[in-house]
Amino acid sequence: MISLDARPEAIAFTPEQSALIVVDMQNAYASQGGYLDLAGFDVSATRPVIDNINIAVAAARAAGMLIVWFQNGWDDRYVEAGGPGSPNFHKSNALKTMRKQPELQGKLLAKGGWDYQLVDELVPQPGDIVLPKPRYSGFFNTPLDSLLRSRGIRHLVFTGIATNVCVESTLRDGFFLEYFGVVLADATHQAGPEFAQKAALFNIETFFGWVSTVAEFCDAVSPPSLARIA
Ligand SMILES: NC(=O)N/C=C\C(=O)O
Repeated sequence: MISLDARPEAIAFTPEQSALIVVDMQNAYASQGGYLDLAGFDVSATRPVIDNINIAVAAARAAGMLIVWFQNGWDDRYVEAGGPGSPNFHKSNALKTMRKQPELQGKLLAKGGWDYQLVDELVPQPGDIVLPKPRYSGFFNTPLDSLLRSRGIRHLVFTGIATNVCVESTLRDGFFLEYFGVVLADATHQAGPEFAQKAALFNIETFFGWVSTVAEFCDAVSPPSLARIA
């Protein structure tokens, strides 16, 4: 068991029974010219998030944690996105942007395209799990719960974009499924104004989980004494 400094209090976990979840670090969410950018959201501050995720992934991997990479999106005909009978059809800003700008049809969040790809700086390794997901929550219409349960995983450490949408949705669903969720705040970024980040982190630390940082996570999983031995 190791102890991670976090808000509202430290949380203990066993690395082998924990997963680092990297949420939707695709060009859509982290790159200029990707979906969020085209839909009018500010993605200019995502570079440090990418760097911090790489640091957290390396530390988690060295500690023996499972790494799970989410990829949000649908087939290029958007059948998986749902039609007018689905709230997703009405609320997805990607689908709305493509309806406003038909020349983007088949490009935003479409499997096989640049927008859907993980950013070049983040590269899954053999043994990691890359999990396509069709809705904000990684638990919905995916095998995530059984992948985690079959490995005895109880703690989920979250990074990625967007804090207030897919990170928070998945952490909340995990809470209801009895997973302990921790967000590394400086390895996340919101979709929308800065208050959305603050509100999501407030909700998480107050009601659904814990909030920590990449430095605190690295200290916890690779304490200086162990790092020196290595
Ligand atoms: N990955 C996310 O948090 N996505 C947020 C919005 C969207 O996918 O439309």
